[in-house]
Amino acid sequence: MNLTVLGAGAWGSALTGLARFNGCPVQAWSRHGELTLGAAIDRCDVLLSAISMGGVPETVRKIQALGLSPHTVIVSATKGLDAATLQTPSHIWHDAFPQNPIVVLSGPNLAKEIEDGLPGATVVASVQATAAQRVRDVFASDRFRVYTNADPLGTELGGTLKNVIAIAVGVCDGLKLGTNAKSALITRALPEVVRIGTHLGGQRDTFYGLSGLGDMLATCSSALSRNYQVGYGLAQGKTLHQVMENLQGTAEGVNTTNVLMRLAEREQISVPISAQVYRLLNGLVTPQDGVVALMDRELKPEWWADEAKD
Ligand SMILES: NC(=O)C1=CN([C@@H]2O[C@H](COP(=O)(O)OP(=O)(O)OC[C@H]3O[C@@H](n4cnc5c(N)ncnc54)[C@H](O)[C@@H]3O)[C@@H](O)[C@H]2O)C=CC1
Ligand SMILES: O=C(CO)COP(=O)(O)O
Repeated sequence: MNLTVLGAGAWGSALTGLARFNGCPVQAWSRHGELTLGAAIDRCDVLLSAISMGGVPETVRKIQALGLSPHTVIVSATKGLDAATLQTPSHIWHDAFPQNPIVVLSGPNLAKEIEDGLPGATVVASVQATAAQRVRDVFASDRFRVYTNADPLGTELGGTLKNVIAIAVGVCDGLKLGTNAKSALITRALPEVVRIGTHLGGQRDTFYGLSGLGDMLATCSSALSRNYQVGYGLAQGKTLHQVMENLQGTAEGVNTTNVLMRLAEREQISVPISAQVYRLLNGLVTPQDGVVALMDRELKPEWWADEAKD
């Protein structure tokens, strides 16, 4: 099985390493490399995109112009939302290549730990079970456990939405608010993610699995997370510009928060934690005042019978 990986950043490189560890022939394409996109996608059985969200629409358009075999399985490993269409990356791939099987790969996968050979697990999700199984077999090894799942949208949204929460948790730690506050924040963020994710079409159970809660725990508890680092830096009084300038790689949560707020307004979904992250990123609130705004919210039961309520 020939694999092509698009994007040679942290995640593309880690996934390339996992496939090579299994003896899978891999071509790695980067916009800065010598391999042309045409040569990279020629005769590949599996095409995996680990390009950051901002580059996905452009790369999809280029591949459309070049032409892709309808038998190629497309794997989207990007965690983001498109600012122009508000769509997920796998949706963009599917719109452009409706004949091709689409698989989402997402889970608690800090690239650095995978590069270091530490054990981990992920999810490959597709409405076509055989496509998910083929992708599973490319990456699964005794150091990387790969689970299949039939809910690509829920899998993708879990990995995308937790980046917003990781910014909030970075703020919490940067302000040294303690373990109680951090636990409360992550726990209350979960129903928020479930509310958004199920409204947009993901299945509830998926958000409690590896690609939802699992990824939220990984990203919210590690200083390796770029999104966590964004929140942490803002809490230390840095501007967003200063934080982004010093960041190694992409923090998708910044763009995702802005897109999410447009989606939440359009769909009338209540997103109190994400709304404070949005206000912070856009200079409308200080980190301290964002905390006060969340703590001062109206008191309520922990669970409503109607999950759409916050
Ligand atoms: N780093 C990690 O631990 C993980 C990252 N991800 C996700 O994978 C995606 C990529 O993340 P990283 O590799 O960490 O980011 P990165 O910043 O290290 O690499 C991004 C890659 O996208 C490419 N790219 C950006 N714009 C492009 C364009 N217009 N055309 C072609 N290529 C373009 C860059 O050249 C680079 O190869 C993100 O959506 C991220 O959320 C998912 C799981 C783990
Ligand atoms: O998605 C990730 C871990 O699963 C990586 O998180 P960051 O993009 O915040 O580094």
